[in-house]
Amino acid sequence: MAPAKINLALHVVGQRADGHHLLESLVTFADDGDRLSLALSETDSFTVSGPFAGDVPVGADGGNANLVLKARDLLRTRLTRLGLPCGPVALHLTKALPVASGIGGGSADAATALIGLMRLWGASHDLPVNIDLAALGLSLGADLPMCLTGRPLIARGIGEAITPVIGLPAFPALLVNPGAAVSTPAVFRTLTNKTNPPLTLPERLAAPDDWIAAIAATRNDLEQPALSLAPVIGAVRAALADAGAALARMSGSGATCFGLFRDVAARDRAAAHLRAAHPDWYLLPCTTLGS
Ligand SMILES: C[C@@](CO)(OP(=O)(O)O)[C@H](O)COP(=O)(O)OP(=O)(O)OC[C@H]1O[C@@H](n2ccc(N)nc2=O)[C@H](O)[C@@H]1O
Ligand SMILES: Nc1ncnc2c1ncn2[C@@H]1O[C@H](COP(=O)(O)OP(=O)(O)O)[C@@H](O)[C@H]1O
Repeated sequence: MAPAKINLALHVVGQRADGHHLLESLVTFADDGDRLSLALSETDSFTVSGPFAGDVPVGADGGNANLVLKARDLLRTRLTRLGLPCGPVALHLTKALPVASGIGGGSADAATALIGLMRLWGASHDLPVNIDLAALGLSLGADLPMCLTGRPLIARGIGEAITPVIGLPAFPALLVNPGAAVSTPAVFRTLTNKTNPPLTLPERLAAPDDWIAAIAATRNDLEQPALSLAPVIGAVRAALADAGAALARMSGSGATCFGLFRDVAARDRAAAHLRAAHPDWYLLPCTTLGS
């Protein structure tokens, strides 16, 4: 499974000389997402199904190649250079997550491909293979190292400096996307204040309500620029709060917003309400990963 990533907090604290922004982000993952199946085969193939299949590129070449195929080709090149042959593979992606939506679906797919292919190809090699997948993945996108980690974490730098977070509770959650694709580079370009206060969390947090209060005191600094590009994000966040979320916020560069709930019944009531009020919005009721 390639789970949806949720930026519970996302502070932009600076900018590198190359233009990339320095982040401090508290990240967890949903227990649902895309699915990728992998098998050794006679020839390389890649097929896509699922509700958002039509929104992803299926080719391997050019600026807009599918991240799964970029991951396959990058890892194959690296292993081949080490003298380790990598046979043809059949890959099938079930695209269940909305695209360009702040929940890192493409990065999760690429991370799942890297891990799965290491297993698949590694099994046919006698030698132990040591590859720094996070470093390799980073060349595909800033979200790759966190998606490879797949556990609650704080990411710093542009996303490559990862610290595990211990004690984060699992929350009933609802992801809501209004169907507006938001381009990550465009949101960063629209951001004017690039030096915001750092992410701080209290030393000891135990009860879920303590965590919710601590997260509520943090921010997503990309929310304002994303709102200016897609004003509907404001309506999504407000609808989640009105439907009873203990905390409602945008994830990543948007437009998906998440709501955290105190219990499953409250989450399910909110989902039923939003489904009726906004039948065209994408909803993913889920549980966030705890640690
Ligand atoms: C904002 C975040 C937060 O987790 O998530 P998403 O909204 O994409 O899910 C990530 O930092 C996104 O990571 P990712 O989606 O992998 O972005 P990349 O492909 O590496 O970068 C796309 C473009 O966004 C800008 N970019 C990205 C990351 C970063 N720390 N600073 C940037 O300025 C750059 O213009 C870059 O060329
Ligand atoms: N497997 C994939 N899934 C989603 N998007 C992909 C994939 N491969 C390439 N892309 C491209 O990557 C871009 C970012 O997609 P995505 O990871 O969904 O964004 P976000 O991190 O904002 O949720 C999209 O413009 C899309 O065309």
